[in-house]
Amino acid sequence: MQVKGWRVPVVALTGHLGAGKTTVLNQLLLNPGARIGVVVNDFGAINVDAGLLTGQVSTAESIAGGCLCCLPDSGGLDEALEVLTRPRLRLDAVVVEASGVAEPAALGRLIRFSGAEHVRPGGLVDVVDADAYFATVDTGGDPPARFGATTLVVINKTDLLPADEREPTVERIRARVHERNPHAHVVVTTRGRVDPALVFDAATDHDPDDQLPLADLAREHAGPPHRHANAVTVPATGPVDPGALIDLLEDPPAGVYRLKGTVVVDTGRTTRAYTANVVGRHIHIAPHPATTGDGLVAIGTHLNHADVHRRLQTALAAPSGPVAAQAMRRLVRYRRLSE
Ligand SMILES: Nc1nc2c(ncn2[C@@H]2O[C@H](COP(=O)(O)OP(=O)(O)OP(=O)(O)O)[C@@H](O)[C@H]2O)c(=O)[nH]1
Repeated sequence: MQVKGWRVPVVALTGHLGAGKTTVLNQLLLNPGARIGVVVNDFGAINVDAGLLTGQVSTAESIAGGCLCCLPDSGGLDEALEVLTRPRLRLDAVVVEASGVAEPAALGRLIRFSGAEHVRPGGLVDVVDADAYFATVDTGGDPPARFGATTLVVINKTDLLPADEREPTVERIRARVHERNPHAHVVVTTRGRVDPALVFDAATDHDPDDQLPLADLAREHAGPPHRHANAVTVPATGPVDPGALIDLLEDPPAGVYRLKGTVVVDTGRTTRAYTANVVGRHIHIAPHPATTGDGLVAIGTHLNHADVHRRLQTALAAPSGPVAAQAMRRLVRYRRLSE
């Protein structure tokens, strides 16, 4: 396994008291085969619904499927992330569920500047209660500051709104989110049913053989999975222009929440492979040992397939002439910021 450069996306899950954070977390954990680490509330107190927690970190190596819960005896988030992102655990993602009072931006900073070597920011998911929204987090004036840093807003509990008020209320909330942050991705749910594929890479469509049966039982209880994310994939054909690649990463097509891939870049002097990961507006670029690139995958909701495909193809096209030094500097800047 490639350990150097190994990074695990760490997703922050925030929301006002009772908005549905734990409900969203449990939905994300239902994904078959995905190996998810969880850090709960204030990094010590335990309040995740008990049914899905399959083991402590000390026994994690013997658990090959399902989710793991980090229960640190002492210390804070850094220590928990250090443990959960160890390459030998091979986790697909870590979700940090914050207490109801946590500010998304503050938690995002803790993750982004975590001392843990293998962490990559995986997005800030903020859950809002559609029914209580205008009485709690947004009582007028400027739109809530919390959305400034949020990459994905989950408008939850829409079932509690009277049928004739549902759509207008959701649209008013959406408008307030975008007033603060036009780039925030918004999904509308009941019972926290966010498609896990939107948030992290879903490992498989079925449980591995050694999966503990808990997730399977929980899925039966929860009903069929909710699928609203879609993806567009374009394979690489050869070295690409770093400028064209960064143009795409800085301004992804409408509806794209995540972008990822391995590409070989024409640096102007040689060729070099990189992995690129974009969540919301956060760009992460790291060197990769491959000599050929896989291409790019865009994941989002309501994607215009043809449009997204065209944009990915443009980014993956062979350079039309000599690569400008400035183009490579743009890429190197993001690579440095990602270290
Ligand atoms: N009607 C309805 N109830 C929901 C929905 N989502 C969650 N709930 C319920 O709302 C309550 C609070 O949900 P939680 O997931 O515990 O919310 P939380 O944000 O984790 O709560 P705290 O950790 O206390 O801040 C629970 O009783 C859930 O079952 C929904 O979409 N509709």
